[in-house]
Amino acid sequence: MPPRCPGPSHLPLAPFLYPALFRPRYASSSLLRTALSRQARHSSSSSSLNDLPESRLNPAPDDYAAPSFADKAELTLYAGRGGNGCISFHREAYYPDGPPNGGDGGLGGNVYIQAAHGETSLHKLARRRFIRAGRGIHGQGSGKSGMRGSDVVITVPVGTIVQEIERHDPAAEEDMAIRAFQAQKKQRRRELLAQQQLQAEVEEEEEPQETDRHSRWKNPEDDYDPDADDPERGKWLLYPGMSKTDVKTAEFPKLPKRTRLFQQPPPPIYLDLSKPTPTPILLAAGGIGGLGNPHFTSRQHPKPMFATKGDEAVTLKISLELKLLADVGLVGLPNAGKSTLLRALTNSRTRVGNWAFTTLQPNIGTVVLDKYSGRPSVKAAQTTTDDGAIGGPRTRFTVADIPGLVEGAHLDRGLGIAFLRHVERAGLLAFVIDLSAGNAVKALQSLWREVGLYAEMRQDEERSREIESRVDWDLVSQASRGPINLMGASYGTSLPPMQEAQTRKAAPALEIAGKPWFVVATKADLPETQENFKELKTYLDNVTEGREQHPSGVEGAWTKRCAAIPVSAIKGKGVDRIIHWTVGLLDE
Ligand SMILES: Nc1nc2c(ncn2[C@@H]2O[C@H](COP(=O)(O)OP(=O)(O)OP(=O)(O)O)[C@@H](O)[C@H]2O)c(=O)[nH]1
Ligand SMILES: [Mg+2]
Repeated sequence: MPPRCPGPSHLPLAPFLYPALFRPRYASSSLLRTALSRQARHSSSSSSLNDLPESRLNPAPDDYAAPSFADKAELTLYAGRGGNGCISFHREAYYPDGPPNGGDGGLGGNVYIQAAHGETSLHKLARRRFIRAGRGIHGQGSGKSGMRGSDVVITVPVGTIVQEIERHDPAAEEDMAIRAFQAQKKQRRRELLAQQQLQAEVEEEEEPQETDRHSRWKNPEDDYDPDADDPERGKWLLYPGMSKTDVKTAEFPKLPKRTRLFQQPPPPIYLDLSKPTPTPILLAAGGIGGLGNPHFTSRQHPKPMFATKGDEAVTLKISLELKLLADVGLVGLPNAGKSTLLRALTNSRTRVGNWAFTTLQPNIGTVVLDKYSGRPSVKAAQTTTDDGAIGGPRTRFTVADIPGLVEGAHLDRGLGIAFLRHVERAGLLAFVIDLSAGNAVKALQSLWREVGLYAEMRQDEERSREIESRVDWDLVSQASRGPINLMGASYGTSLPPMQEAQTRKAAPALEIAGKPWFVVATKADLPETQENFKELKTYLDNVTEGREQHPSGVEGAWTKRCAAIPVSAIKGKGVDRIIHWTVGLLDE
């Protein structure tokens, strides 16, 4: 669907922004005013660029909401352990010796993760550091089973990448120990049998001799009870009233095989939550509850004095990294007026100041497209939800304001590289260019150069990560088959991780250069900016028509409708056109 805003060739020079262009007779007086205002600007100690009255769009440097933003967090997740089974017997008047009636232990709580719209930062999680699910309640007498531990759902912003750092799974370790012990036991039994056979053969051959006095001594190994250090014994819970010898000699039935209701995802967990997840994704599964004593009633054990313990639960250390998923990413040099533009577009209260690097952390604002909020009512096309269903018309879009880029930002100069990844995922890019700060075309080209170089660098990084994930570091473990993508598993639509990486490799640096973009030529209220804007507009028309290369120099990059929209963010003028243009591009 074509944007509702006229194309770049039709974008008129706004008369409200360029009075001088439309009324040339005032040119000289406007020049005079510029000189005066510049003088005033340099002489004044105020951070404001102008002599305009203070307002929401021209705030004092200290008028801002303290940003609380974090794009990284490390969390330790504790799933809940299972409750123990109960050992109890029915007691009633005139019925002294009732049957066993201990309840089962409850299942431990799970820890899930869910990506949801509306969340924009990881700062709350970064502060929490530990997340615990509830433990299963122990079983009780009279057949009362314990309650399930409460689950915890971690809600993260869409665009979060989850990576496992470390895990401790006592239940899995115990299972392994039991299996190893049983294999050892089998081997020992086989050896003993072979030894006995050999001894019998030797005794048959040799004549019976008078038994040696020492041979009557007991071999100390005969006393060795192999079952004493059976790890399975640790799984049993005994009646507290039993004596020590009873405990030592207690014989247990075979442990019943139990399958987990919630399977712990195999390591290493790697999730790219680039879509909202309709259902939470399991990260750490709670332990299974123990069984009460009625489960073990048999002919040998009519009154079982034992029950099983609940399973210990998984502890998982994960790292979260957020790549903001705003619809529009504002890219510009420092002090270009990005934050002022965000204030003009949204209700955001980001910091504005007349110096470079006022913004130190990304800010996200939401543009609400309804007529009740004072915003323009833009008739947007029907949106499709993430599962492909047709949703209602677009009611909002988000804008990300990131710290300014300087030359060499991709090499981590300035504040650049840490924030460029937020642009990487924006649906479209808006290049904010200060018309009063030198040649706009050159500024646009240098911004695109930085973004392009960053894209190339990311691509190399991705490739080396993919190669690394092909190496099977742990040849013993079946599970270590490189990062698993649970999103793929739950949706069944995305490709397997390896194939996905290959398709990503097939698309070259177009990942960013292929995005739709436009230029916001800001500070157009300042005089002497008309020529600069005209030059920029001619350049962009040439790019659209193919006479000029895409400013990043990437072949096949998006050049469908390169537009420059003149605005004065500080006066809130021309801002509605950005909203219309953006909605048009987003709905395409
Ligand atoms: N005259 C005029 N001044 C503007 C306009 N937009 C922003 N400014 C001024 O330009 C200065 C810088 O604005 P910011 O919004 O902080 O710029 P920024 O791009 O966010 O800067 P960094 O966060 O440092 O990258 C402030 O003094 C604003 O008042 C505009 O449209 N017209
Ligand atoms: Mg800023």
